[in-house]
Amino acid sequence: MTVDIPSLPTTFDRPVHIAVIGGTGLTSLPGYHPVAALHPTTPWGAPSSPILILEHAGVPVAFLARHGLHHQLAPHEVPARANIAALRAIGVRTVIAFSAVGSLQEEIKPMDFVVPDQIIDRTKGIRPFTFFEGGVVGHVGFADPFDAGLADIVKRCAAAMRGDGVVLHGKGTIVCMEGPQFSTRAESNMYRAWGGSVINMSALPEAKLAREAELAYQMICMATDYDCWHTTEDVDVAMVMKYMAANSENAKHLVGAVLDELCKLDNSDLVLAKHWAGSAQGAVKFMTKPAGRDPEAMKRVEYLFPGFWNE
Ligand SMILES: CSC[C@H]1O[C@H](OP(=O)(O)O)[C@H](O)[C@@H]1O
Ligand SMILES: Nc1ncnc2[nH]cnc12
Repeated sequence: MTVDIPSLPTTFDRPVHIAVIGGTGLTSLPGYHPVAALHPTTPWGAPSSPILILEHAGVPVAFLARHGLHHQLAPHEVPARANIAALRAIGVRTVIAFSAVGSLQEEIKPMDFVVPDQIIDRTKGIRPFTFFEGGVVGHVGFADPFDAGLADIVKRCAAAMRGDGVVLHGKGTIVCMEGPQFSTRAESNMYRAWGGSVINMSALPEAKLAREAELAYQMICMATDYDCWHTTEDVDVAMVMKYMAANSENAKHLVGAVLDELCKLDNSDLVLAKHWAGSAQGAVKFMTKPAGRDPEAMKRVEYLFPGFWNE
């Protein structure tokens, strides 16, 4: 079903706690009933795409297309701050992010899924990567970049789909490169030597910003190629799209199964990310003394955390 976005209401009056950020090859979630398409602006600009509100068993879920509705945004052009801030502003506290990745390990075969637990940052500092700057400083912890509680749910759902041919690797390290060009063979081999499991161009700064916004965030990766270290063909876009298309049913079913579980837990501490609440706000409050705070930067923090400066 194609969604006729212009015909949908542009407001939604209930908080939405759960969001999916769709990546390459996962630009919609068929089977869910769209009830609104929001077009928010944030202090960091507009998100990559309208935020589609889908309803599932009475529970609303937000869907955002990371590269835009027509995949017009390169990885370094994705407005990750606007995406994360806009999701938080509508009530989102749990984000499931999907990504097509290259495999850096023989045992992670094209079409296998990976629930990563670590990231190595190989972006080049050209992407805006923090909410806390320009007169407000905050340093959040990022030792474990993903959410273990969400990872457990993904793993349980994937285990139940083993009979449908879903293969899931329950941990792994993503190397997030700058792109948009793919890696050289020397780089690909170096990432393997570093212990990288998979490679993409999208995990950062998205995961860092989710942590700054106190969201529970977990990426689900699907391998589409062996990058260029393997004896098989070197990666190209056609290969990525071919494997995404070949396994898109499983990808959508896995995300759907995870959403089913999360919707059952919609008002739980896990989905409301109570375990992250206050973590970034504490980091900001301790750092910049009132005399050094910039009013515009303070307003931006207020957008993320309404009432922040009144407390
Ligand atoms: C089309 S290959 C490179 C492209 O695919 C991945 O996108 P996403 O993470 O949004 O699924 C990768 O990160 C690159 O952006
Ligand atoms: N080999 C690769 N490198 C970076 N991003 C990717 N996304 C899918 N395959 C990739």
